Amino acid sequence: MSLKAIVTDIEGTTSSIHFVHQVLFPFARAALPGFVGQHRDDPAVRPWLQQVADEVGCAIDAPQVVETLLHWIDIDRKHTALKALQGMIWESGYAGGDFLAHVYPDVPDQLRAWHEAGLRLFVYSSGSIAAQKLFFGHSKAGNLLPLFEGHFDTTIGGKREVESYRRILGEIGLDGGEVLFLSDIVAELDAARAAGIHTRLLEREGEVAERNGHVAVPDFRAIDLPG
Ligand SMILES: CSCCC(=O)C(=O)COP(=O)(O)O
Ligand SMILES: [Mg+2]
Repeated sequence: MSLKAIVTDIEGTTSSIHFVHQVLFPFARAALPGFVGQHRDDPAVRPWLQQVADEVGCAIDAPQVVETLLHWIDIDRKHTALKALQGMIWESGYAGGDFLAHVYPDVPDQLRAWHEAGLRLFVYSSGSIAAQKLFFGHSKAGNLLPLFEGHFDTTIGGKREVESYRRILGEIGLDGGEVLFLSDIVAELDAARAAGIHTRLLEREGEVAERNGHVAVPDFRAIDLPG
């Protein structure tokens, strides 16, 4: 079965963990209380706040909602509601020129090469689809968004759950053997492999302790595509 598509993670794969944790997360943390106060009744925002309030067991305008979201940022909880709100907050950061998204130097050219070779490219990240589009639309290497055919986030399921990858295969209409998934997290690669998808482990910051049989590469240039 020949390879038809590549699905890539963002943090730790196309882009540095440092940028996400030291630039994006602090920006969202600082802006979140004001954003919630200003947009609580916005129809795009309210359902996410309600989801947090329901999970905490408090009223939507209780201080625990903001406190919980700030705590989730601090512990890097990949909660769909937090990720949706972060994406909305980052929009003003990109628009205001506060930052550009980091991509490793090997990424733009390799994505272009795969795209030109006819491979279909997708993103699967815990960051919301809106946040992914902002990210690749405002990268340090320019607008990389046109290279991607589609995006998946945790609304399709968690990245460590095999069912999420089966759903992605269903959405893009391919068999696992026709798809390659790239990530820096072994548990995500395990789930993709269980769905029959090829995997490559990105070791951007040095070797991981246990590769669990996944082929490891230091960057995108070193990826030898499966037949
Ligand atoms: C594109 S949004 C910024 C990244 C982010 O919020 C995140 O949680 C990254 O998770 P990933 O699944 O890409 O490791
Ligand atoms: Mg990652």
